[in-house]
Amino acid sequence: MKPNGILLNTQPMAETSFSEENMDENGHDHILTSYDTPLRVDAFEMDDDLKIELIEKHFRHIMEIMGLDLTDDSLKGTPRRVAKMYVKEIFSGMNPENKPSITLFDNKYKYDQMLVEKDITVFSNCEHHFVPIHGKAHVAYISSGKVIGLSKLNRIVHHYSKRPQVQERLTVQIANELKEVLKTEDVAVVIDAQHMCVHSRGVQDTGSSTITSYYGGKFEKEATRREFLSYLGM
Ligand SMILES: Nc1nc2c(ncn2[C@@H]2O[C@H](COP(=O)(O)OP(=O)(O)OP(=O)(O)O)[C@@H](O)[C@H]2O)c(=O)[nH]1
Ligand SMILES: [Zn+2]
Repeated sequence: MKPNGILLNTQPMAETSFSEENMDENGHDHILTSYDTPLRVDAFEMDDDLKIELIEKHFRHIMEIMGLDLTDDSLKGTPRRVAKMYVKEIFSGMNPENKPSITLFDNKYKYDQMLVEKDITVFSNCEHHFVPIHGKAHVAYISSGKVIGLSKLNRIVHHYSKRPQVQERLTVQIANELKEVLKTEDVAVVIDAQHMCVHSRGVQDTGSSTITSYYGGKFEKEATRREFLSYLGM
């Protein structure tokens, strides 16, 4: 059923298995884990077209409040453009259906060293200000029997980046996904990124960047960690 108006007024799905412990003070269901983005379950009821319709409406309102002339031919399409960009592009990782399908192969070649995929481009958005985070992610794992198609490492990074994020959570989400898919604790993730909320507003420090890391299993050992970081020139 189409929610009437604003997302906050929708009800949680009837068939949801989430317990009352996961409800906030307004009775809204959340998926709460120690590392996951707290996503509202009731938003999964809406298809992309409805989300675009509602966001377009509300973004038009924001532009009107700002005093922008929505009859101008350059501005009149902006609410819909922004809505489509949110749902289909920069926040498409909110939709679990967009999670990449992963191709695994048997490690027939008995490759038992680390594999590093470095310099994966990160485009995300800060959940505090909704402005871009831009940087690089470097991921590594040691096979426990399966190897993953290389591009899927990039796709996992891209998927979790396409949410309103904080860098710490993004780092842990990528690591947890790798651990789950590859059935190993032996994963490492480093992200080095620039936050536009720090660069272009607020403190306006364009020289700083943020580094976060995750080291699991064998990467907790100093020598393994050092080897990984040496490939990154760190
Ligand atoms: N830990 C963490 N903080 C972040 C991230 N992205 C943005 N922030 C910070 O989130 C904080 C939000 O703080 P507030 O004081 O509520 O926001 P604000 O008044 O706009 O703060 P200023 O940015 O200092 O002007 C800021 O310090 C941001 O720099 C992130 O990925 N991780
Ligand atoms: Zn921010």
